[in-house]
Amino acid sequence: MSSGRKVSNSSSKLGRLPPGPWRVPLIGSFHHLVGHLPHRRLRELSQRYGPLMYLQLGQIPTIVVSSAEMAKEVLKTHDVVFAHRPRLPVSEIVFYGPSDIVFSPVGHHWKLLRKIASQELLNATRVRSLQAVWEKEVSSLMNTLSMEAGSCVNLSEKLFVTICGISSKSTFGKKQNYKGQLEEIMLVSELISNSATELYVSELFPSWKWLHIITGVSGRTREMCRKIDLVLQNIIVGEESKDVIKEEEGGGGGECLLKTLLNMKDQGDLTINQVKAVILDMITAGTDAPPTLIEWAMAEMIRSPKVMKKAQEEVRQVYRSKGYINETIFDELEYLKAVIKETLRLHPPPPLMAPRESTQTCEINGYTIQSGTQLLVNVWAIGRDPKYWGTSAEEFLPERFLNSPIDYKGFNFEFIPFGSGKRVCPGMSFGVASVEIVLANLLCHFDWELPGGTTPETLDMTEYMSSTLGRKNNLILIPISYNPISSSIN
Ligand code: HEM
Repeated sequence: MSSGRKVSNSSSKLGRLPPGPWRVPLIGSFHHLVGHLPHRRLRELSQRYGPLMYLQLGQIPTIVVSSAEMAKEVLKTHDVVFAHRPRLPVSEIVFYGPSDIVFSPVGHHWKLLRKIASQELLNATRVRSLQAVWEKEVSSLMNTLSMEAGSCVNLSEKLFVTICGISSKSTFGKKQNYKGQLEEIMLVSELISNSATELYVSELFPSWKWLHIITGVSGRTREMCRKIDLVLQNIIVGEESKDVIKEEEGGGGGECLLKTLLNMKDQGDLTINQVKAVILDMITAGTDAPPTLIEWAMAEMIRSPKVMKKAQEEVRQVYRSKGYINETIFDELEYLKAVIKETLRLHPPPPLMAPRESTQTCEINGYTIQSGTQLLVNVWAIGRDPKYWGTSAEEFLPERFLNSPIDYKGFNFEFIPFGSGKRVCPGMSFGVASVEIVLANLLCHFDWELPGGTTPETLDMTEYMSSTLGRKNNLILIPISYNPISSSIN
């Protein structure tokens, strides 16, 4: 592996490049994106230059894919060529090497981590074992909302706290210093999320080391890493100082993720920095996407009262017959699942799939893609393309997923919010289950109203890009308590 990201070659050696917008010296095509949300601007450009487009982003040769057909080419036909992530100097600092799952190059270490993630950390059995922990967090959210029923609540903030709680307890177990730990996890998540764009842009000019210094990025990154490392170190020392980790501390009889990783460290499979790196992945990925997704789902449903009513009726009916909401009933919540898929289609948390990089030169659609080219897949644009989704592509219509074989597992290339191929998201079941349990409870126990002066038509849906595609402004709603049992008797 080279020591850093490849800087583009001179154009004469590049073969036939895909079409793309005009470039200027030094910054290439970067000026086309300045001041725009990247996924929206890249869709506009792809409408002019095609679904396989070439951009020179600073010093980084980049192809942007914006159709299901091209996505299949890069993620299935040429999956091996594009299985790497770009080696960002910043990820080396933040993710210990990098030695996490997201940024590690394909190789023995990455394969071992993927195996650990699928067999030990994020699989369906693990999700089931964590249900008791999750239910406690959700029930605490329900209690807070009940106490504030009838008044405006900042749902965005409350969801972030709940999902951080779920992620924290799943990762570290339930500890005595839990409250302090939750705050620390929230801090780590916010630090990484807030600096994501700045860090990415700083990587577009890898050979301009002075740029990182004069803009202060280097200093800020190191300071952020110092804080994050301190949090992780404290948590690990706390865990290791216990002689015996009682089963119930993991909640519901399952061990916490950290304990599993530390056991692997003791067996010599992982180093302490590798444990920290994986934990950091779990915190960032686990606390970023799920709350954003729930916020968008609630916002879309409040704008479509018929959808909200149908989803509420379904979950309340199942609740009446079972008397509880947990993962065992999710198979019966067909409409809620369709709501989640439709939210993932319109608001994929990473609108551009985490970047990949080619490790060999290859031919796609008659064009030459050089080794070392960054790949961006515009999942957001593909999910809104009328070619696959018809004239209602921009509308929120969960019905389109009822009785439809289209799923997000990475085989239907018109719908790939979790990516596809070798690098497909290993946290898919974990993430969806956490979204399902929170949404099902919000819909079952409350009716929802907009604050005075806001109507479904005027609800602000402006996007904001950080590490995920979130809402620019917090979602403020009024919960009205609803008792599904007594309301059905009346
Ligand atoms: C619920 C919403 C989530 C969405 C929409 C999502 C989406 C994605 C996407 C698009 C990728 C890149 C896939 C690719 O390159 O093909 C990814 C990778 C990844 N995700 Fe997720 N994710 C979610 C939740 C989670 C959760 C909860 C975790 C863990 C707790 C997680 C852990 C990871 C990891 C470790 C990778 C890197 C995989 C690799 O590079 O080998 N994700 N995710």
